[in-house]
Amino acid sequence: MVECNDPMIDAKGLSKYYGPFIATENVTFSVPKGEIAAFLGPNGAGKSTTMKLLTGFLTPSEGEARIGGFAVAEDRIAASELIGYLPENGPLYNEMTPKGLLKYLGQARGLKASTLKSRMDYVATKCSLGDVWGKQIGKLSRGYRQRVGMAHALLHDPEVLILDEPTSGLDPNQTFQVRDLIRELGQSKTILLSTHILSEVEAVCDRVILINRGRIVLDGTVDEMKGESGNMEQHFRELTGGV
Ligand SMILES: Nc1ncnc2c1ncn2[C@@H]1O[C@H](COP(=O)(O)OP(=O)(O)OP(=O)(O)O)[C@@H](O)[C@H]1O
Repeated sequence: MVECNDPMIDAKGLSKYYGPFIATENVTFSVPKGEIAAFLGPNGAGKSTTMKLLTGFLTPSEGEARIGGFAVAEDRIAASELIGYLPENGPLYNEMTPKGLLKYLGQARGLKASTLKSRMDYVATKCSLGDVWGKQIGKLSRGYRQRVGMAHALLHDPEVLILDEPTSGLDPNQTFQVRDLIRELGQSKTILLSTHILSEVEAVCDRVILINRGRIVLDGTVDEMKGESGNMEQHFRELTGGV
């Protein structure tokens, strides 16, 4: 059960092994209520894996994920009610329309008809889905598919958002709108978002967690991520062996 001092997102020693391959090792961090944390790292560092471990889509080899005080492995349903998850690539149902998909997912979550209607109106507006509301998802551009994924993550008004590259594939106008939306949501929700766009971190996030080769190498403020040089890109390269 959630206690007021519990972090909303709590990764405790999360390791994931694929045979001898270490995807993540002893990943430990927590995000308190109301914070927007950036999750950074080079390709293959373990960001998506950690997010899947936090959301219960993968089972850890070692360690524990807790969301809002609920152990994801044991209280999967209670935890998933608190989580809105935007996975890296879907899953989206290609033959459905955004309207049909969101209605189906809202009903599957047991939302009341009136609540579902107002939440569908909200996400359609916030994710700018009006033009494609009745179009097949499989025929949408990558950016629009991304927005449908975001609408799905927000549909049940979850307290915790775990967003895997939320602005990937978006044009500059949409990127701006999604960042604005994340900032707005961050006033009441706890957010972990992965990104490769370092300027996004400064624009949106309170805090930075950096992972490299499956291990956390920095957990601190945006200024700490900039390092002594004051240059986030340079410090990122130094910490991840890309210098
Ligand atoms: N099912 C799997 N079997 C074996 N290795 C896997 C599996 N899934 C992921 N990996 C490996 O685990 C490592 C971490 O992958 P992950 O997708 O978490 O990285 P990432 O930080 O999200 O990368 P990117 O920025 O490219 O999206 C990678 O080397 C990946 O190839």
